[in-house]
Amino acid sequence: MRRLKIAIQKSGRLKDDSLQLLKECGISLDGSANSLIIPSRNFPVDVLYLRNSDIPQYLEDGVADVAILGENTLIEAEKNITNELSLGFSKCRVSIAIPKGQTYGGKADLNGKKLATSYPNTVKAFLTQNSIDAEIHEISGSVEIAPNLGLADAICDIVSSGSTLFTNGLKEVEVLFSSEACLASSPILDQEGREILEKLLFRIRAVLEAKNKKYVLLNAPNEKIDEIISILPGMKSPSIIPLAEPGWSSLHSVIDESEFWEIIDQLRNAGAQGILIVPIEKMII
Ligand SMILES: Nc1ncnc2c1ncn2[C@@H]1O[C@H](COP(=O)(O)OP(=O)(O)OP(=O)(O)O)[C@@H](O)[C@H]1O
Ligand SMILES: O=P(O)(O)OC[C@H]1O[C@H](OP(=O)(O)OP(=O)(O)O)[C@H](O)[C@@H]1O
Ligand SMILES: [Mg+2]
Repeated sequence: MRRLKIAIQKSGRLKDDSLQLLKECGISLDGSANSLIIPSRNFPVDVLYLRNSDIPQYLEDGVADVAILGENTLIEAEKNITNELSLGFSKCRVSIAIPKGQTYGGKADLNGKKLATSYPNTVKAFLTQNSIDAEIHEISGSVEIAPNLGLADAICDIVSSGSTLFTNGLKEVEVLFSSEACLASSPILDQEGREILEKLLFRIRAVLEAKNKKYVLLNAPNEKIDEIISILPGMKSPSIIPLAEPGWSSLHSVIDESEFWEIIDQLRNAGAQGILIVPIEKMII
């Protein structure tokens, strides 16, 4: 029987969230922590532990059928690999930074400069697109230290909180693109593999859909129900259940968590009481 080979990062920033996502999809993995390939016993997938930067090549060759990796790694690889679904974790941006004390008047200021990066293809594409004539100095890590060592005038690397830039006296001047972890598929995935992938995507979507949603339950006097429904933007068609106490009802619905915090005071002013916010584990829409 066909099994789907799914590559995830062996160690690093993506590993824990990737394993957690598979777990939330109900995919159980057994096997020793040192194995490089782990079969699932309840879903037709085998997990391969690989270096993040090696994953695009394995996808292209069909050694892995699908993979969880950063979109930035996919873009840098410049291969015919499909991004099937963004996964919402490992959010960052790929940016150019220069020493804090220098002025920056725009992209043209990068002409004649030396840029240190671990993403040479990404930088080359950016330079060509903007007709900038600059030199690329490829290094595999600790890129932010390069200007201080006199190795480069600017850098291009991943930025998240910005604290690595700050610590190294750099400032972000251009954001090339934003990135997050994604599920990508091999260009030579066969029909049987695609069918398993579709089942996996169905599960992942249900997990992601539930992440920012909450189930809300509240009590209100019957005459306030219309007003409360108009305050809750996501509450299109709530369930309304009469309470034992005459003239009162309980409202149940699903809302975005962010929406809820913005309108909590309005809800209470409108007469909502006993408000409960409950996490949702999976959501099929
Ligand atoms: N500071 C960060 N905040 C959020 N996401 C990040 C951050 N740094 C890296 N990432 C994302 O996580 C991915 C993996 O980064 P990590 O540093 O763990 O591995 P790597 O050095 O790129 O790869 P390898 O597994 O080949 O050693 C990156 O490609 C990027 O998508
Ligand atoms: O904006 P920040 O929140 O500071 O994050 C950005 C830093 O995180 C990543 O490095 P990582 O810690 O993965 O180290 P690495 O260079 O060894 O991969 C990236 O290469 C930056 O250096
Ligand atoms: Mg890193």
